[in-house]
Amino acid sequence: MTVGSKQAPRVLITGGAGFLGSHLVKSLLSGGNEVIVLDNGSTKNLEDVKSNPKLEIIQASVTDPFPSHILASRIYHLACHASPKQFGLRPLEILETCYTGTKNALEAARKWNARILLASTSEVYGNPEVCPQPETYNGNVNCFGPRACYDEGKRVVEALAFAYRKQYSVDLRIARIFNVYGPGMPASDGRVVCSFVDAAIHSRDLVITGDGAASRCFQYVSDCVEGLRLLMESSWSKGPVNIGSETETTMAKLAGIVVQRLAAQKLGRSSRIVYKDAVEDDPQRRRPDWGLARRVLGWEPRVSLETGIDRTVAWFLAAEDACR
Ligand SMILES: O=C(O)[C@H]1O[C@H](OP(=O)(O)OP(=O)(O)OC[C@H]2O[C@@H](n3ccc(=O)[nH]c3=O)[C@H](O)[C@@H]2O)[C@H](O)[C@@H](O)[C@@H]1O
Repeated sequence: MTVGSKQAPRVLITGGAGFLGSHLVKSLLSGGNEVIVLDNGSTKNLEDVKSNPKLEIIQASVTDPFPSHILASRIYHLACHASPKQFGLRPLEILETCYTGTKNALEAARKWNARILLASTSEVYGNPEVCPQPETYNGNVNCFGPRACYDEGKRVVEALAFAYRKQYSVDLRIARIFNVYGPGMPASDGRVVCSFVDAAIHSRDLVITGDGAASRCFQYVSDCVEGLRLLMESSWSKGPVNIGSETETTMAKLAGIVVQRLAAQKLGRSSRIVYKDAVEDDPQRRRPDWGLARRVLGWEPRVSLETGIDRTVAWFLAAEDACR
Protein backbone atom coordinates (compact mmCIF):
# COMPACT_ATOMS: atom_id res chain seq x y z
CA MET A 1 0.00 0.00 0.00
CA THR A 2 1.31 3.45 -0.85
CA VAL A 3 -1.12 5.47 1.23
CA GLY A 4 0.55 8.22 3.27
CA SER A 5 4.01 7.50 1.93
CA LYS A 6 4.32 10.70 -0.14
CA GLN A 7 4.22 13.34 2.57
CA ALA A 8 4.06 11.27 5.75
CA PRO A 9 1.97 13.79 7.71
CA ARG A 10 2.00 14.08 11.48
CA VAL A 11 -0.92 12.02 12.70
CA LEU A 12 -2.94 12.00 15.93
CA ILE A 13 -4.76 8.79 16.80
CA THR A 14 -7.23 8.92 19.66
CA GLY A 15 -7.70 5.46 21.10
CA GLY A 16 -4.37 4.54 19.51
CA ALA A 17 -3.53 2.06 22.26
CA GLY A 18 -6.69 0.04 21.74
CA PHE A 19 -7.16 -3.00 19.54
CA LEU A 20 -7.82 -1.33 16.18
CA GLY A 21 -5.89 1.82 17.06
CA SER A 22 -2.67 0.01 17.85
CA HIS A 23 -2.71 -1.76 14.47
CA LEU A 24 -3.25 1.60 12.79
CA VAL A 25 -0.39 3.16 14.78
CA LYS A 26 2.02 0.42 13.63
CA SER A 27 0.89 0.69 10.03
CA LEU A 28 1.42 4.47 10.00
CA LEU A 29 4.79 4.25 11.75
CA SER A 30 6.00 1.77 9.20
CA GLY A 31 4.89 4.21 6.48
CA GLY A 32 7.19 6.86 7.98
CA ASN A 33 4.54 8.98 9.72
CA GLU A 34 5.06 10.71 13.04
CA VAL A 35 2.31 9.38 15.28
CA ILE A 36 0.85 10.80 18.47
CA VAL A 37 -1.41 8.53 20.49
CA LEU A 38 -3.99 9.99 22.86
CA ASP A 39 -5.39 7.25 25.08
CA ASN A 40 -6.32 6.78 28.72
CA GLY A 41 -6.13 2.98 28.67
CA SER A 42 -3.35 0.42 28.89
CA THR A 43 -0.53 0.87 26.38
CA LYS A 44 0.38 -2.84 26.35
CA ASN A 45 -0.57 -3.14 22.67
CA LEU A 46 2.15 -0.58 21.83
CA GLU A 47 4.93 -2.25 23.83
CA ASP A 48 6.89 -3.25 20.71
CA VAL A 49 6.91 0.27 19.22
CA LYS A 50 7.22 2.38 22.38
CA SER A 51 10.89 3.18 21.74
CA ASN A 52 10.21 4.37 18.18
CA PRO A 53 11.29 8.06 18.15
CA LYS A 54 8.42 8.87 15.79
CA LEU A 55 5.84 7.80 18.38
CA GLU A 56 4.55 9.97 21.23
CA ILE A 57 2.03 8.57 23.69
CA ILE A 58 -0.12 10.95 25.70
CA GLN A 59 -2.11 9.26 28.45
CA ALA A 60 -5.22 11.38 28.73
CA SER A 61 -8.94 11.16 28.16
CA VAL A 62 -10.48 12.45 24.94
CA THR A 63 -13.12 14.07 27.08
CA ASP A 64 -10.51 16.62 28.24
CA PRO A 65 -9.41 19.34 25.78
CA PHE A 66 -6.52 18.09 23.64
CA PRO A 67 -2.99 19.36 24.42
CA SER A 68 -2.28 22.16 21.95
CA HIS A 69 1.35 21.14 21.25
CA ILE A 70 0.15 18.17 19.15
CA LEU A 71 -0.57 20.14 15.97
CA ALA A 72 -1.21 17.15 13.73
CA SER A 73 -2.45 17.48 10.18
CA ARG A 74 -4.39 14.20 10.29
CA ILE A 75 -6.61 12.99 13.13
CA TYR A 76 -8.00 9.48 13.36
CA HIS A 77 -10.65 9.66 16.09
CA LEU A 78 -11.14 6.09 17.30
CA ALA A 79 -11.42 6.41 21.07
CA CYS A 80 -14.49 4.67 22.48
CA HIS A 81 -15.31 1.39 24.23
CA ALA A 82 -16.62 -0.81 21.44
CA SER A 83 -17.61 -4.13 22.98
CA PRO A 84 -21.31 -4.74 23.70
CA LYS A 85 -20.13 -6.08 27.08
CA GLN A 86 -19.22 -2.50 27.99
CA PHE A 87 -22.52 -0.99 26.86
CA GLY A 88 -24.28 -2.21 29.99
CA LEU A 89 -21.37 -1.46 32.31
CA ARG A 90 -20.57 2.16 31.40
CA PRO A 91 -23.32 3.69 29.25
CA LEU A 92 -22.84 7.26 30.47
CA GLU A 93 -19.08 7.13 29.94
CA ILE A 94 -19.65 5.87 26.40
CA LEU A 95 -22.13 8.65 25.61
CA GLU A 96 -19.75 11.22 27.09
CA THR A 97 -16.86 9.83 25.04
CA CYS A 98 -18.98 9.98 21.90
CA TYR A 99 -20.19 13.53 22.42
CA THR A 100 -17.49 15.38 24.35
CA GLY A 101 -14.62 13.31 22.97
CA THR A 102 -15.73 13.86 19.40
CA LYS A 103 -16.36 17.57 20.01
CA ASN A 104 -12.79 17.90 21.33
CA ALA A 105 -11.43 16.03 18.30
CA LEU A 106 -13.42 18.22 15.92
CA GLU A 107 -12.29 21.37 17.76
CA ALA A 108 -8.70 20.23 17.35
CA ALA A 109 -9.25 19.60 13.63
CA ARG A 110 -10.78 23.06 13.26
CA LYS A 111 -7.97 24.85 15.15
CA TRP A 112 -5.13 22.93 13.51
CA ASN A 113 -6.76 22.95 10.07
CA ALA A 114 -6.35 19.17 10.11
CA ARG A 115 -8.26 16.49 8.26
CA ILE A 116 -10.24 14.24 10.61
CA LEU A 117 -11.49 10.69 10.15
CA LEU A 118 -14.14 9.55 12.62
CA ALA A 119 -14.64 5.90 13.44
CA SER A 120 -18.36 5.31 13.20
CA THR A 121 -19.90 1.86 13.12
CA SER A 122 -22.37 -0.50 11.53
CA GLU A 123 -24.27 -0.10 14.81
CA VAL A 124 -25.75 3.14 13.42
CA TYR A 125 -27.96 0.82 11.31
CA GLY A 126 -29.29 -0.82 14.51
CA ASN A 127 -31.22 -4.00 13.74
CA PRO A 128 -31.45 -3.33 10.01
CA GLU A 129 -34.58 -3.93 7.98
CA VAL A 130 -32.68 -3.83 4.69
CA CYS A 131 -29.77 -6.03 3.75
CA PRO A 132 -27.09 -5.26 2.67
CA GLN A 133 -27.00 -1.81 4.22
CA PRO A 134 -26.00 1.06 1.95
CA GLU A 135 -24.75 4.30 3.52
CA THR A 136 -28.07 5.92 2.53
CA TYR A 137 -30.03 3.59 4.86
CA ASN A 138 -31.08 5.51 7.99
CA GLY A 139 -31.19 2.49 10.27
CA ASN A 140 -33.53 0.93 12.79
CA VAL A 141 -32.21 1.87 16.22
CA ASN A 142 -33.83 1.52 19.63
CA CYS A 143 -32.93 4.77 21.37
CA PHE A 144 -33.53 3.41 24.88
CA GLY A 145 -32.40 -0.20 24.45
CA PRO A 146 -29.33 -1.81 26.04
CA ARG A 147 -27.12 -0.81 23.09
CA ALA A 148 -28.45 2.74 22.83
CA CYS A 149 -25.43 4.41 24.42
CA TYR A 150 -23.20 3.17 21.61
CA ASP A 151 -25.63 3.14 18.68
CA GLU A 152 -27.05 6.57 19.42
CA GLY A 153 -23.66 7.78 20.66
CA LYS A 154 -22.13 7.03 17.27
CA ARG A 155 -25.10 8.59 15.49
CA VAL A 156 -24.40 11.76 17.49
CA VAL A 157 -20.74 11.48 16.45
CA GLU A 158 -21.83 11.63 12.82
CA ALA A 159 -24.34 14.44 13.43
CA LEU A 160 -21.77 16.51 15.31
CA ALA A 161 -19.19 15.96 12.60
CA PHE A 162 -21.51 17.14 9.85
CA ALA A 163 -22.50 20.17 11.96
CA TYR A 164 -18.80 21.05 12.26
CA ARG A 165 -18.35 20.65 8.56
CA LYS A 166 -21.36 22.85 7.82
CA GLN A 167 -20.41 25.60 10.26
CA TYR A 168 -16.61 25.47 10.13
CA SER A 169 -15.79 23.62 6.89
CA VAL A 170 -13.88 20.94 8.79
CA ASP A 171 -12.23 18.46 6.39
CA LEU A 172 -14.11 15.29 7.28
CA ARG A 173 -14.08 11.56 6.60
CA ILE A 174 -16.42 9.06 8.29
CA ALA A 175 -15.86 5.30 8.31
CA ARG A 176 -18.71 3.00 9.31
CA ILE A 177 -16.73 0.03 10.51
CA PHE A 178 -18.17 -3.50 10.51
CA ASN A 179 -17.04 -6.24 12.95
CA VAL A 180 -13.25 -6.15 13.08
CA TYR A 181 -11.26 -8.96 14.69
CA GLY A 182 -7.70 -10.18 14.90
CA PRO A 183 -4.58 -10.36 17.06
CA GLY A 184 -4.48 -7.90 19.93
CA MET A 185 -8.13 -8.13 20.93
CA PRO A 186 -8.15 -9.19 24.59
CA ALA A 187 -9.78 -12.49 25.49
CA SER A 188 -11.95 -10.66 27.99
CA ASP A 189 -13.25 -8.20 25.37
CA GLY A 190 -16.53 -10.05 24.95
CA ARG A 191 -16.82 -9.75 21.18
CA VAL A 192 -17.56 -13.00 19.50
CA VAL A 193 -14.44 -13.96 17.52
CA CYS A 194 -12.01 -13.54 20.42
CA SER A 195 -14.49 -15.13 22.85
CA PHE A 196 -14.78 -18.21 20.63
CA VAL A 197 -11.02 -18.42 19.97
CA ASP A 198 -10.18 -18.03 23.65
CA ALA A 199 -12.75 -20.68 24.62
CA ALA A 200 -11.49 -23.08 21.95
CA ILE A 201 -7.82 -22.85 22.90
CA HIS A 202 -8.75 -23.53 26.54
CA SER A 203 -11.11 -26.40 25.64
CA ARG A 204 -14.08 -24.51 27.08
CA ASP A 205 -17.57 -24.37 25.60
CA LEU A 206 -18.18 -21.90 22.78
CA VAL A 207 -21.35 -20.12 23.88
CA ILE A 208 -23.72 -18.94 21.17
CA THR A 209 -26.29 -16.44 22.40
CA GLY A 210 -29.53 -17.09 20.51
CA ASP A 211 -30.22 -19.81 17.96
CA GLY A 212 -26.98 -19.35 16.00
CA ALA A 213 -28.71 -17.81 12.98
CA ALA A 214 -27.63 -14.22 13.75
CA SER A 215 -25.02 -13.16 11.23
CA ARG A 216 -22.18 -10.68 10.92
CA CYS A 217 -19.59 -9.84 8.27
CA PHE A 218 -16.20 -10.14 9.90
CA GLN A 219 -13.18 -8.25 8.62
CA TYR A 220 -9.60 -8.93 9.56
CA VAL A 221 -7.92 -6.00 11.26
CA SER A 222 -5.26 -5.34 8.59
CA ASP A 223 -7.98 -4.99 5.95
CA CYS A 224 -9.80 -2.47 8.10
CA VAL A 225 -6.60 -0.47 8.70
CA GLU A 226 -6.00 -0.32 4.97
CA GLY A 227 -9.58 0.84 4.38
CA LEU A 228 -9.24 3.58 7.00
CA ARG A 229 -5.96 4.84 5.56
CA LEU A 230 -7.33 4.88 2.04
CA LEU A 231 -10.42 6.76 3.17
CA MET A 232 -8.33 9.31 5.06
CA GLU A 233 -6.28 10.09 1.95
CA SER A 234 -9.18 9.91 -0.51
CA SER A 235 -11.02 12.91 -1.87
CA TRP A 236 -14.38 11.42 -0.81
CA SER A 237 -15.85 13.62 1.93
CA LYS A 238 -19.52 13.76 1.00
CA GLY A 239 -20.68 11.24 3.57
CA PRO A 240 -19.91 8.06 5.51
CA VAL A 241 -18.31 5.03 3.87
CA ASN A 242 -18.95 1.42 4.96
CA ILE A 243 -15.70 -0.37 5.76
CA GLY A 244 -16.49 -4.05 6.04
CA SER A 245 -16.53 -7.44 4.43
CA GLU A 246 -19.54 -8.62 2.44
CA THR A 247 -19.07 -12.24 3.47
CA GLU A 248 -21.89 -13.00 5.86
CA THR A 249 -21.33 -15.66 8.51
CA THR A 250 -23.82 -16.99 11.04
CA MET A 251 -22.67 -17.47 14.62
CA ALA A 252 -23.26 -21.21 14.28
CA LYS A 253 -20.97 -21.29 11.24
CA LEU A 254 -18.35 -19.13 12.94
CA ALA A 255 -18.26 -21.43 15.97
CA GLY A 256 -17.85 -24.43 13.65
CA ILE A 257 -14.98 -22.76 11.78
CA VAL A 258 -13.14 -21.89 15.01
CA VAL A 259 -13.50 -25.43 16.37
CA GLN A 260 -12.43 -26.96 13.06
CA ARG A 261 -9.37 -24.66 12.60
CA LEU A 262 -8.22 -25.47 16.12
CA ALA A 263 -8.75 -29.21 15.57
CA ALA A 264 -6.61 -29.01 12.40
CA GLN A 265 -3.68 -27.90 14.54
CA LYS A 266 -3.83 -31.14 16.55
CA LEU A 267 -3.12 -29.44 19.87
CA GLY A 268 -5.36 -31.79 21.78
CA ARG A 269 -7.98 -29.13 22.55
CA SER A 270 -11.65 -29.90 22.22
CA SER A 271 -14.74 -27.83 22.87
CA ARG A 272 -18.49 -28.12 22.59
CA ILE A 273 -20.75 -25.55 20.98
CA VAL A 274 -23.59 -24.65 23.35
CA TYR A 275 -26.56 -22.30 23.10
CA LYS A 276 -27.86 -19.74 25.60
CA ASP A 277 -30.74 -17.27 25.56
CA ALA A 278 -30.49 -14.49 23.00
CA VAL A 279 -29.48 -11.08 24.30
CA GLU A 280 -31.96 -8.22 24.08
CA ASP A 281 -31.80 -6.07 20.94
CA ASP A 282 -29.04 -8.15 19.37
CA PRO A 283 -29.07 -7.25 15.65
CA GLN A 284 -29.94 -10.35 13.64
CA ARG A 285 -28.19 -9.51 10.38
CA ARG A 286 -25.59 -7.03 9.40
CA ARG A 287 -23.90 -6.76 6.07
CA PRO A 288 -22.39 -3.72 4.41
CA ASP A 289 -23.10 -2.62 0.90
CA TRP A 290 -19.54 -2.34 -0.39
CA GLY A 291 -20.28 -0.43 -3.56
CA LEU A 292 -19.15 2.99 -2.34
CA ALA A 293 -15.89 1.76 -0.75
CA ARG A 294 -15.05 -0.14 -3.91
CA ARG A 295 -15.84 2.82 -6.15
CA VAL A 296 -14.25 5.68 -4.22
CA LEU A 297 -11.41 3.87 -2.45
CA GLY A 298 -10.77 0.93 -4.76
CA TRP A 299 -10.77 -1.11 -1.52
CA GLU A 300 -12.05 -4.49 -0.60
CA PRO A 301 -11.02 -6.89 2.16
CA ARG A 302 -8.41 -9.51 1.23
CA VAL A 303 -8.01 -11.81 4.23
CA SER A 304 -10.45 -14.74 4.33
CA LEU A 305 -12.19 -15.60 7.59
CA GLU A 306 -10.30 -18.90 7.81
CA THR A 307 -6.91 -17.22 7.38
CA GLY A 308 -7.83 -14.47 9.81
CA ILE A 309 -8.95 -16.98 12.41
CA ASP A 310 -5.72 -18.97 11.99
CA ARG A 311 -3.70 -15.80 12.61
CA THR A 312 -5.85 -14.89 15.61
CA VAL A 313 -5.48 -18.40 17.06
CA ALA A 314 -1.70 -18.18 16.57
CA TRP A 315 -1.60 -14.86 18.41
CA PHE A 316 -3.71 -16.15 21.31
CA LEU A 317 -1.47 -19.23 21.61
CA ALA A 318 1.69 -17.10 21.57
CA ALA A 319 0.23 -14.75 24.20
CA GLU A 320 -0.61 -17.79 26.33
CA ASP A 321 2.98 -19.07 26.01
CA ALA A 322 4.35 -15.66 26.94
CA CYS A 323 2.31 -15.73 30.19
CA ARG A 324 3.75 -19.11 31.28
O1 LIG B 1 -18.17 -3.97 14.42
C1 LIG B 1 -19.37 -3.68 14.49
O2 LIG B 1 -20.04 -3.47 13.53
C2 LIG B 1 -19.90 -3.54 15.88
O3 LIG B 1 -19.93 -4.84 16.43
C3 LIG B 1 -20.02 -5.04 17.76
O4 LIG B 1 -21.31 -5.55 18.05
P1 LIG B 1 -21.73 -7.00 17.60
O5 LIG B 1 -21.84 -7.10 16.12
O6 LIG B 1 -22.96 -7.37 18.35
O7 LIG B 1 -20.48 -7.89 17.99
P2 LIG B 1 -20.25 -9.15 18.94
O8 LIG B 1 -20.36 -8.78 20.36
O9 LIG B 1 -18.98 -9.73 18.48
O10 LIG B 1 -21.49 -10.12 18.63
C4 LIG B 1 -21.71 -10.69 17.37
C5 LIG B 1 -22.74 -11.77 17.51
O11 LIG B 1 -22.19 -12.85 18.27
C6 LIG B 1 -23.03 -13.17 19.37
N1 LIG B 1 -22.13 -13.66 20.44
C7 LIG B 1 -21.24 -12.85 21.04
C8 LIG B 1 -20.37 -13.31 21.99
C9 LIG B 1 -20.43 -14.67 22.36
O12 LIG B 1 -19.66 -15.17 23.23
N2 LIG B 1 -21.35 -15.49 21.76
C10 LIG B 1 -22.19 -15.02 20.79
O13 LIG B 1 -22.98 -15.80 20.23
C11 LIG B 1 -23.79 -11.92 19.67
O14 LIG B 1 -24.99 -12.19 20.35
C12 LIG B 1 -23.99 -11.37 18.27
O15 LIG B 1 -25.11 -12.00 17.68
C13 LIG B 1 -19.76 -3.82 18.62
O16 LIG B 1 -20.93 -3.25 19.02
C14 LIG B 1 -19.06 -2.71 18.01
O17 LIG B 1 -17.75 -2.71 18.48
C15 LIG B 1 -18.95 -2.64 16.58
O18 LIG B 1 -19.09 -1.34 16.14
